[in-house]
Amino acid sequence: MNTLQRQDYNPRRPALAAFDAAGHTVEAGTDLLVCPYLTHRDPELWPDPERFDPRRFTAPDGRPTHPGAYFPFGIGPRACLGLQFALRESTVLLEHLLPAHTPAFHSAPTKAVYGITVRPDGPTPATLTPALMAG
Ligand code: HEM
Repeated sequence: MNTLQRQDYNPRRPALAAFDAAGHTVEAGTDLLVCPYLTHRDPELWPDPERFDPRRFTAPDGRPTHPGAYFPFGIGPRACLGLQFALRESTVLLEHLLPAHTPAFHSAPTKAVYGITVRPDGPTPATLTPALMAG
C-alpha cells in the first residue's frame, strides 16, 4: 500500500462544462490531469509524506480518511478494473515469496526519472536464495 502511494500516473479527463478553479476559468473540453504524485505527498494529508511507513495502512488512524487522499488505482467510474485482483495478487506473492527466500540486492537505483509516470533511474538486480539454502 505504501509502495503504491509512491507510484505516479496522470489520468486525463476533459472538463464536461466550464468551471472556475481558484479564479481561473476552465473551458468545457479542456484536458485536465490529476496528479496523485502531489496528492500522495501532500503533508496536510500525509504527515512526513516521503517516509516509507507501511504502518500508515495498518494503524487505525494511520491514513487520511478523505476519499480523494489515496487513489493509486484511479477513482470514480473509470478506476482500475483490476484493483481487487492486483491487491490480492501482490499479497499472495509477498506472502509466499518473502518467507521462503532471502533477497540480496546487488545495486539499487538512487534517483527517480519523472515523466508521465515516475520510475527508478535504473534496474534493481537482486538474487532470491531459497531460505533453506541460505541457512
Ligand atoms: C498494482 C497494479 C495496478 C495498478 C497500480 C493499476 C492502476 C490503474 C490506473 C491508475 C488506472 C487508470 C484509472 C483512471 O483512468 O482513472 C487503471 C485502469 C485500468 N486497469 Fe489497472 N492497475 C493495476 C493492475 C491492473 C490489473 C491486474 C488489471 C486487470 C486484470 C487492470 C485493469 C485495468 C483496466 C481494464 C483499466 C481501465 C478502466 C477503465 O478505463 O474503465 N489493472 N489501472
